[in-house]
Parts: sequence; C-alpha cells; structure tokens
Amino acid sequence: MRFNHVAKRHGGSEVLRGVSLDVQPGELFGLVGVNGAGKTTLLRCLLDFCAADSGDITLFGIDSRNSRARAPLAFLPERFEPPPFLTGAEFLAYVLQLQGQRYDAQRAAAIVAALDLEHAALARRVRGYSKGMTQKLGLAAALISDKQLAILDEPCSGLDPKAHVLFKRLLQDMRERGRTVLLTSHALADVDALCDRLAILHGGQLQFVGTPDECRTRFGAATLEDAFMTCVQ
Ligand SMILES: Nc1ncnc2c1ncn2[C@@H]1O[C@H](COP(=O)(O)OP(=O)(O)OP(=O)(O)O)[C@@H](O)[C@H]1O
Repeated sequence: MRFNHVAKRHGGSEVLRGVSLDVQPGELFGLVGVNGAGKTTLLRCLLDFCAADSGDITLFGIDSRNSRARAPLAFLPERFEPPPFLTGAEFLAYVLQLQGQRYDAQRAAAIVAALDLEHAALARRVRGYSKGMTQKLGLAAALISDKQLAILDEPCSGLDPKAHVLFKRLLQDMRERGRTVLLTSHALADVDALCDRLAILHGGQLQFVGTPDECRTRFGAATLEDAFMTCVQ
C-alpha cells in the first residue's frame, strides 16, 4: 500500500498536505494523531470514498480508485451503523453476499465467539444492540471473510475489556497468517504492544514513521505517550 504525496482540502483548510507512506505486506500498522488530524480523511481517500486533490494511492500495485485494487480489502468505518432492521446474522450474510460468498453459520459462530459477541445476538435485530455489541458485529463483518488487507478505523471503540483483549489476539493471529492491517487508534498502549510500525499525522503531514522503539528514541521519551506528546506539541 503506497500513499504518494496525498493532499486534501476540506473547505478552506488543508487537512492532508502531501502525505507519503508505504505500508508493507504483512505489517500491522498504526496511524495515530489528535482528533481532527486527518486520519479518517486519509483512509477515505484510500477507499475512494472521497477524491484526493492531488497525489495518488496504490493498493497491491494498482491505483486504489480502481475497484479491483480494493477487492482484497475489508473495512471497518469509524462509526459503524448497520441497518437496524437486520439481524446480526442477516447483516453478516449480506456482507458476504456482496463479496460473492455464502453465509456459513459455523464461520459466523466462530468469529462472533472470537469477539465475545453472544451467539444468540446473531438472531436478534441490530436495533436492539448496545454500542459495544454493534462494534463487535462491525468487526465480525470486517474479519469474517479473512481478506488480505484490513483497514480498521478505531476498531477498539466501545469494546469492553474482555472483547478488547480478544480483539488484540485476533490481530496477532492475523499477523501470524500474513495479513496486513492498517488501523487508527487513540490507544497508544495498543499501538505500542501490537503494531510493527506507526505513523503520527499532525498538521496535515506525517511527523514520524517507524517502530514504537524508534519513536521513543526520536523524541527522547521513555514511553510512546510521552513521545507522542512531544511530537504533537
Ligand atoms: N466531509 C467533510 N467536510 C468538511 N470537513 C471535513 C469533512 N470530513 C472531515 N473534515 C474535516 O477534516 C479534518 C480531519 O477530519 P478527520 O475525520 O479526517 O480527522 P481524524 O484524525 O480522523 O479525527 P478523529 O480522531 O476525531 O476521528 C477535521 O477538521 C474535519 O472537520
């Protein structure tokens, strides 16, 4: 995955000012930044939900605006809002159908168990789900088809501590199986523990790209939190 001098304005402000970044196959990569830094905007450009003003993005060597480039990709949006009238199972079946795959009850049971979403919830309408249950369903929908690349915008948002731990195990398992993950997170402890590399987006530009250790060294900090604070001051 390659971002090449990506620029994007919203209204009068330059949200992205020439962002260049390579994410390697098999990497678990964390994109961090303060609220409004432009993380979601960068992902939206990658997914062709909005057009970059300049620059280009490639996925698997293909321009990301080409739907073929996005076929091996799963995405969890920052605000996941499934149709409330569907049951959890119907939603997973719908997502799989969009990808030309059939709903497999065993596979659905396995992924919801891995995220600690109670199995009975699959038969219930999504409108009755709590915030955390909805997030678990979003993660299940993103991960059920085991795509080569997962783009996850704040995946831990709303997860209870148990689901959080289980989700981190799922991510580690994905890495062991060679999957590539690009996630945004405000939880720097997660990024430190899980991510091979991270990028700090600030002022419309990447202020740092490297491993958590390199980040601490670069900013002369003992913790990733302190390094981040120094970076975004
Ligand atoms: N559709 C839009 N129209 C106008 N401005 C927008 C739009 N989308 C994003 N912005 C602005 O672009 C900036 C970056 O927003 P973005 O959602 O990308 O930040 P973020 O880093 O994901 O923030 P957060 O951590 O709060 O989710 C913000 O100032 C936001 O108000």
